[in-house]
Amino acid sequence: MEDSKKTYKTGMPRLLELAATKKPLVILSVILSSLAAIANFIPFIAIYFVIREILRVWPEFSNLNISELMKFAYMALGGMLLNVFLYVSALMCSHIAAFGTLYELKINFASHLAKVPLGFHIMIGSGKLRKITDENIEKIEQFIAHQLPDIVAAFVAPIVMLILLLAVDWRFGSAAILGMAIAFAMQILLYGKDGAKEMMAKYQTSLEDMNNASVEYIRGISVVKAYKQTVYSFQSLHKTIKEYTDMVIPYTLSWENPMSMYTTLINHIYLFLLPVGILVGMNTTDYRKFAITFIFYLIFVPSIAGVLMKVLYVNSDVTRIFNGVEAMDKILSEPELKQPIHPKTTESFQVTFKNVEFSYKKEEKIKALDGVDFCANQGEVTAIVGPSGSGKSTIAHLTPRFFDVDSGKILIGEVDVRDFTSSYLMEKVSFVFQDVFLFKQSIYDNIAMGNPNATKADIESAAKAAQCHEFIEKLPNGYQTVIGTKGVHLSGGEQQRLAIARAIVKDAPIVVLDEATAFADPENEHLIQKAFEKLMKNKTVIIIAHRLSTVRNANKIIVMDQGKVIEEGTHNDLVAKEGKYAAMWKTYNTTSSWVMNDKEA
Ligand SMILES: Nc1ncnc2c1ncn2[C@@H]1O[C@H](COP(=O)(O)OP(=O)(O)OP(=O)(O)O)[C@@H](O)[C@H]1O
Repeated sequence: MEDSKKTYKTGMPRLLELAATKKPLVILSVILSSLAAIANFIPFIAIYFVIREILRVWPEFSNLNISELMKFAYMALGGMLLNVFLYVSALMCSHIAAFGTLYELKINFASHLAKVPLGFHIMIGSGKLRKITDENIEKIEQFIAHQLPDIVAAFVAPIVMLILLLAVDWRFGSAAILGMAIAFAMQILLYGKDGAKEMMAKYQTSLEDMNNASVEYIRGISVVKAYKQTVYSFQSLHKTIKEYTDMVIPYTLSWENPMSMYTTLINHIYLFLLPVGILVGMNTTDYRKFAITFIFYLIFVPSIAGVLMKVLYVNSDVTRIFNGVEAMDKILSEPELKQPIHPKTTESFQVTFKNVEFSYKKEEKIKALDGVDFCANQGEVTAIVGPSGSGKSTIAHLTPRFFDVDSGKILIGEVDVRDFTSSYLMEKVSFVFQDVFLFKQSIYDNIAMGNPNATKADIESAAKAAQCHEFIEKLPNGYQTVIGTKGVHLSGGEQQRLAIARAIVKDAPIVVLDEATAFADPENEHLIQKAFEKLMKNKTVIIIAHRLSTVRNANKIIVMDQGKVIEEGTHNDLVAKEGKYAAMWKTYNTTSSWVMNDKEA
């Protein structure tokens, strides 16, 4: 049984843990990349030999040993080619490792998402989840494929450089190392400066807010225009852009001076060589040897800039990846739905709420359901009505255990829903919600999803019962038409009827319908009602609807208000009672006759 939240390492240890999923390939890639970093210095060694050869014969250049020079030229070329070959091989290994890790991560993520309570998806929203899966997990792929080999190279290169610098002439080497040490110290100060990490996190958040606002603005543009909300909507987009600008300009400016000092310093490390060069030159007797080493250092030392810049960029890339991993781990540490140790089954299917209390935000203690008691009998339709926010949808969410109750219990037959395995519970409950989700697959597959063992005849008969058969037959490829392909557009009512067909095929003993007819036009509503009749036959049906006409014939009506059941009975009982329901019914009749009169007029 899974209860407490899982915890994960943070920062680099967590990234390395993720990279270790494909350890041998990652290690190979790191080794190859380190060798590539070493090979990168071969041309410099060749240059050293060339300078030595030239100065050896100086000023009699006719004595130059051309074949020796050519050897060094080949050495330089060979070093370059070896560097490219090793680096490309390192990247190949790291990419294969990265894709493998990415695959496993996505599978783990998806399987975890399937195990967390379904309510978690409602709370977090599909947009945010998609962003985390698409963007943050991709960042990890980037890290393993690119940054990891680069990080290693970025640290191996300065080490090789140090050795080379000290090996040729320790005096010039020490001068260059002093420059490098100052640059390194500056880098540590830059990244460690007060609030640098927080600023980076703030920068990411404000960038995300701006992106979300622009996506929302573009997605909602039709509504915005139809309701003449252009200025207002643009204002909220403008606000996030302004917030981003207000944060990013001072942030960038705060980096301006230290960054310029850092880049100036690493591009001018050779300046540290000059005083040492003068001192050494003044005290030398072997000018030829002095010239060879000094010229070599003057050529070699500027390449330090490239190596140190790489270290800096690797640092900032990695900080960005940490944030992505954190967002992913936050979801991975979400507790999975508790599964019973001794699962039970049931033969009877009435649904009973016993003193159920539930709140979405536990810390705020606002109760969505506050001591709810009712029973939805088997073979009957129980309708839940009530004003907006009274807790109707929450009842629909708790029945199939999208969330667990805070106190009280929900029974199916005599068994607490928490004592069923999730798969058993899913088998026994069908739900048709207002926002129907259809997959980009054939109509046939979309209906068959309700029951993988359904035959072609089952699918067709469900489609007929759900009043879908006729419109499906008219589609270009009938049942094999893929939803979402060019020219295939289904109306809201048609989509709802397909969802009902899916539920009919599933043939679960309990059916939860949440406002399924809210968007339907009269003709569609009639068809949907007919579809419902087939779906609801001999089932325990809990129907949540605003339209009182659709619940009038229900066997029992539960009236909700502020998370409590305030009335219960048949339509006639409740009208006679002259309570809240009677008032709602009266209002409903007035508005519908008002609509009729209006139409007649
Ligand atoms: N995802 C959520 N996060 C936080 N609070 C929520 C969430 N969903 C609903 N609530 C709150 O729980 C209470 C009951 O909401 P619920 O959606 O069950 O009411 P409803 O009667 O179905 O309303 P409507 O008819 O408008 O759909 C409300 O106060 C609502 O604000």
